[in-house]
Amino acid sequence: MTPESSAEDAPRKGISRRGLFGAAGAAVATGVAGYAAHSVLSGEESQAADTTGPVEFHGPHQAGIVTAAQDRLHFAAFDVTTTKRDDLIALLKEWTAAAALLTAGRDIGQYGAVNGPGGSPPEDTGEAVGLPPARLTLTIGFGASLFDKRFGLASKRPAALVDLPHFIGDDIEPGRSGGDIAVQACSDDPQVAVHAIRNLARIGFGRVAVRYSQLGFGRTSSTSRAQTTPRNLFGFKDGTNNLKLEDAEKLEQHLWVQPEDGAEWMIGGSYLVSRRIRMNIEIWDRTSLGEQETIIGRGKGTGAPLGKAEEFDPIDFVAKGSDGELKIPMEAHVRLAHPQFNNGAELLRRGYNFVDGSDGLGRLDAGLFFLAYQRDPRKQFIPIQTQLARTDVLNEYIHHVGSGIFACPGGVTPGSYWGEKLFA
Ligand SMILES: C=CC1=C(C)c2cc3[nH]c(cc4nc(cc5[nH]c(cc1n2)c(C)c5CCC(=O)O)C(CCC(=O)O)=C4C)c(C)c3C=C
Ligand SMILES: [Fe+2]
Repeated sequence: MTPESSAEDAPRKGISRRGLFGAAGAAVATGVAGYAAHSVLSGEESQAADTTGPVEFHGPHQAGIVTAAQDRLHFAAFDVTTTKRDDLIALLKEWTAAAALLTAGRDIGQYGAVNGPGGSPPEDTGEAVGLPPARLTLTIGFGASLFDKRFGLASKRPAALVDLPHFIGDDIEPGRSGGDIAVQACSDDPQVAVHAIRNLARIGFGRVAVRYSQLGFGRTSSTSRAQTTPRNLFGFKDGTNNLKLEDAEKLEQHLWVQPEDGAEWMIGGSYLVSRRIRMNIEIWDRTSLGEQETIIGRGKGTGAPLGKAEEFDPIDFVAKGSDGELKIPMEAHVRLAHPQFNNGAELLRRGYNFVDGSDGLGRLDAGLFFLAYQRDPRKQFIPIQTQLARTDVLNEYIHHVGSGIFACPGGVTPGSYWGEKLFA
């Protein structure tokens, strides 16, 4: 039975994600050769609501970095199981084609979720049928381990893609750390993000295996001035003093890899540091409001720096109260993390809250899946975290249990694939 005749004969239980396209019609409508587009949003629909529309996949930088942070995350780190370079390249090409469709809100494959032959597993797993693109972004990064002997990439390893050192207090679990390749899926709909990772993992069967993955919710950073600042699980506004997409000059300085940085294939890209940070919620919840604010260095309600009234007021690190004490103590988190005390270093933070049930001792397995993009981790994350690990009072309430560092190349242009310049 040909796929076409089967598709005709098979009972049509489902429909496309939003548009009622048949396989042939959709392929023509989108011009994506070899792929069914079962879920094309009309221009009107895609612009209807900020949280439902698509985010452009192609561009000079990968989407999902300065893109206004979506509400949900599914992050996956993969081990490459094939030893063949050509297999890996073929996978990256397939992933790129699938990512372009997924982020456009379309089913993957020629026949998608419900229009294929009844006797074969569907090409698309189907749980996103009926759902809009929901601002899905898929961002790829290559881990240091990919640059070993297997794929002939050792000479392409960027100097900035260092192995992260052990920081004081680290309790890093290998099974939640590292990975040859990471894919960050962000969306305003959790099912859309999960669907994307699931389908990429499925395409990769026999070539990659998921090493670990992390779901996240309630973005803990804003990456645009148009967004309100969300709250982390300690109840504080998080992301106030973050790099924002509107800061064009600062992004060149602190975020995007520049031609003079070496590793030509990384120009326009950025380095991602991921840290799974467990937060001791139960202990925090027994800490007084005043103590919580002193630890962070900001007011819990307003998010304003201590001694100031408004969230975006500049921080005064020398101001003292009537008791003669610094309003922002020497060990407060925002002091130790601020560029003024880190040689000017800044990060684009893009983390998410997580609650992965309880730990068997009655404590929530909860925290912050910290994600930070930067131009050079040797000058940014590593010195900042070294200082935080030594003296931040917040350390009494948190510990880092997972860690990763990934080189995320520049954006994909139509016709190219994720990592093309790396393999050139
Ligand atoms: C190494 C970098 C950082 C880690 C790890 C980190 C963990 C962490 N942070 C919070 C809560 C807040 N952080 C805030 C500000 C802030 N944090 C970092 C860096 C790390 N945080 C920076 C660079 C900044 C900005 C400092 C500044 O320039 O003022 C804030 C205040 C609001 C804000 O500006 O975002 C909060 C709250 C937690 C709970 C946490 C680990 C679980
Ligand atoms: Fe922080």
